Amino acid sequence: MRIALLGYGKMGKTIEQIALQRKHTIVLKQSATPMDITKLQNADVAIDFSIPKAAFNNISTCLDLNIPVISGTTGWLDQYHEICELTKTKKGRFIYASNFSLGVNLFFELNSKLAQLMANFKEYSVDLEEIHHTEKLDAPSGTAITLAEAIMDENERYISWKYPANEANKNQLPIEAKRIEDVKGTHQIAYKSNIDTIEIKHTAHTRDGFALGAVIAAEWLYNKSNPGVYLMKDVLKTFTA
Ligand SMILES: NC(=O)C1=CN([C@@H]2O[C@H](COP(=O)(O)OP(=O)(O)OC[C@H]3O[C@@H](n4cnc5c(N)ncnc54)[C@H](OP(=O)(O)O)[C@@H]3O)[C@@H](O)[C@H]2O)C=CC1
Ligand SMILES: O=C(O)C1=N[C@H](C(=O)O)C[C@H](O)C1
Repeated sequence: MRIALLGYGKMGKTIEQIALQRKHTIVLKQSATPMDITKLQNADVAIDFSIPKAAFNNISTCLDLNIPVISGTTGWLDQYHEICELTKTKKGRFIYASNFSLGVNLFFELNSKLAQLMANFKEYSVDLEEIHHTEKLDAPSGTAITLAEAIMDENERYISWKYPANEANKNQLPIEAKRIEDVKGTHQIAYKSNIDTIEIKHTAHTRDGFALGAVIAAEWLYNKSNPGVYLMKDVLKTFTA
């Protein structure tokens, strides 16, 4: 596949390495300069890992050009619905995931199952904590928001999530975000009662898991003939079916 990288920072560069190992070609390495439309038009698929304020424009430009696009950029989801509508109108192909790593997608499943199990045990309250490197632009992380939304789907006590955690009322799921140099991404959920604590945690040791998942999703979307908005769950079904 000829891949356009929209965003050539920490993730763009890691994705490049994995894509080359998988025999793909990089036709565009786009950074914060005006989009190189000529090179983009030459791509089979685009992978956006940029910054919150650039993601909408990057994705919609790809949809306008009929290029399948996957996005891992976080912090722009107030415009997700608009992108879904545009994907429908343009009969395009699009995937967003707050986290493309296999490990975190397994952790998403574990989180939902634990939330289901705990929903009727009112003596436990939930805390969510994420830790990332100090260059991260958004807080809380996209992954933390996905985890919180899945808990809210199961547990009627929580009607929204709140960041920072110390401002949460009893019906808001508190999210704590810490920034520590070089941390790739840690997410922890704790169910606390006066008697005990039950915790689950995912720790990313490198960015390779995010990048491999993104390249696999791009390969999957490129080979998908039907237009639509897809999820990482759809991609992973292919491997577990
Ligand atoms: N979904 C997932 O699995 C994961 C998601 N992420 C998310 O991916 C995003 C990128 O992360 P990361 O690589 O660490 O961040 P970096 O800051 O390292 O890289 C961001 C890149 O985007 C570039 N950029 C800025 N404006 C534009 C634009 N208009 N068009 C294209 N590129 C632009 C920057 O260019 P310049 O250097 O010139 O400023 C920079 O190269 C973040 O939102 C992060 O949360 C990260 C890891 C995993
Ligand atoms: O910015 C990062 O680095 C990461 N961002 C994603 C998020 O916001 O959830 C995924 C991963 O945790 C790394």
